[in-house]
Amino acid sequence: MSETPVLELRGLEAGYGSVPVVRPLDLVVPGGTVLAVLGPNGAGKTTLMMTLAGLLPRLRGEVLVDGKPTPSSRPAATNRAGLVLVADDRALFTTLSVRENIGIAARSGGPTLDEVLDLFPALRPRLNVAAGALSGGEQQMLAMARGLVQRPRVLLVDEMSMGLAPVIVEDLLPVVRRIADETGAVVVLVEQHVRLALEVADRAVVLVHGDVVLRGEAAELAANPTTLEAAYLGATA
Ligand SMILES: Nc1ncnc2c1ncn2[C@@H]1O[C@H](COP(=O)(O)OP(=O)(O)OP(=O)(O)O)[C@@H](O)[C@H]1O
Repeated sequence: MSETPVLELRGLEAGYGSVPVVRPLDLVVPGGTVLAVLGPNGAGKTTLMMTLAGLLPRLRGEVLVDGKPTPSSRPAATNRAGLVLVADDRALFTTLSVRENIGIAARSGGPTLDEVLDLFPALRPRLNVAAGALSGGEQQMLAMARGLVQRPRVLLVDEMSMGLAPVIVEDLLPVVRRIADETGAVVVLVEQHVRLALEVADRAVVLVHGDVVLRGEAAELAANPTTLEAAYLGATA
């Protein structure tokens, strides 16, 4: 008997009002997987993440976590069901300290502050600094730390590299890998740095105009840049 997937999408359609932006999407993702969601601007990646987080209503379809259906457009209940969003704007309490930002999000049974700081050691000497005074890279670490203490089964990381130098992204992405490996959660990673994302991901889907035009093993996609490029340009696989 196969193991229950941690994340399953069945015919998920996402969009605004009655206008579909992401067309029916089916995915079965086992625990410990980093899934990269790639695609050009306007492909629907953020719309998909917001819908998975319950911040946008689903137009159609189901999202299951550990085999259990999750609610549509109820962000708090969706979060409790294990779908935790690290938004691209990082959504930090800028006047509160690093410690307070993490403390507010912490959930019983989740990792301790110390355990989270092991993943983001650069935050240790910054615990009493206001989030608004951190560098962009530190703010992203804090956003992810805050996601982690919510005990995600599925961590949705939307464009963590937004506004960051590639060298910082190179430091952060291996942490995403460790999160999946060490917690057994699924990490869904929306990322513009395609090559870097494929280095840490197990699998990837390429969305163009709301359709999956390519999906497969990350290593295979990385080894076939021409196919990947053609997919970005809208060629259907
Ligand atoms: N609030 C909204 N109302 C209506 N349409 C929207 C809204 N927000 C986004 N869209 C449309 O949905 C489509 C997908 O946008 P989305 O932001 O999900 O793409 P994306 O792949 O995340 O792109 P980017 O990399 O630019 O963020 C675009 O055509 C966009 O114009």
